[in-house]
Amino acid sequence: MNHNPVFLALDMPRLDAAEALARKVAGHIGGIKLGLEFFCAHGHHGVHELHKLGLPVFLDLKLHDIPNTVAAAMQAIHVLEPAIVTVHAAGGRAMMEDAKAAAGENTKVVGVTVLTSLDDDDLTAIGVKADPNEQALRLAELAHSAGLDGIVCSGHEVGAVHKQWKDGFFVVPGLRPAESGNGDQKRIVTPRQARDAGAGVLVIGRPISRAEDPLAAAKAIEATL
Ligand SMILES: O=C(O)c1cc(=O)[nH]c(=O)n1[C@@H]1O[C@H](COP(=O)(O)O)[C@@H](O)[C@H]1O
Repeated sequence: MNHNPVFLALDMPRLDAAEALARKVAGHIGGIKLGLEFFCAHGHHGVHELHKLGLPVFLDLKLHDIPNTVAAAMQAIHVLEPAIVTVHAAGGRAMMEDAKAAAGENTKVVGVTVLTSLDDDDLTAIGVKADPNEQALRLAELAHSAGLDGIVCSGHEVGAVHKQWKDGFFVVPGLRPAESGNGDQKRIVTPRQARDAGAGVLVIGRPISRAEDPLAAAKAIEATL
């Protein structure tokens, strides 16, 4: 994997726009992240097209279902050779074990712990008594014991998770350079703070994709790392 830890989230409906943006900033990112918005619109074809850029592809599908279904979905995306795929750690141990067993050997499978768009009140509302930090640590431990490569968490938790799982692979979204707005994110840090706390991959979308000058934004973020 390229040493630049930034994976650009291409959350946009148009394939040509996603491709043009990725091409523009390609020299200043380490990979691209294709998520639900992109995959639901463009499927395998879209992923094949963006593979042509030659950057590692992170397929963020956040799979969460019974073990058999998740394993079958993993097998179905095998052919796309993603560098990273997400599942929801809350899907449980058996689901994560089967997801990892079904993934290609060059694919890192990471478990999403607590979405960065959630805070204490949101967790209480869905019946989780732990705070985001406790819950992320619990799910990280479960993901580790299920044989996953790592987890997704916010920059607030990654330091503590890193202490408990030394060789884990940690993906951190919810990143905002100092001057950016939060949008729908609630647990945010700067890209530099996340990297210093142990993040291996920094997921960044709107601070680059919605910037007036995406290339300048990508370069400015790179310069802080
Ligand atoms: O798995 C993810 O990548 C993810 C997990 C999470 O907890 N929070 C989160 O924002 N993400 C993704 O990270 C990206 C963040 O985008 P921006 O907020 O525009 O930088 C989006 O593509 C989200 O789907």
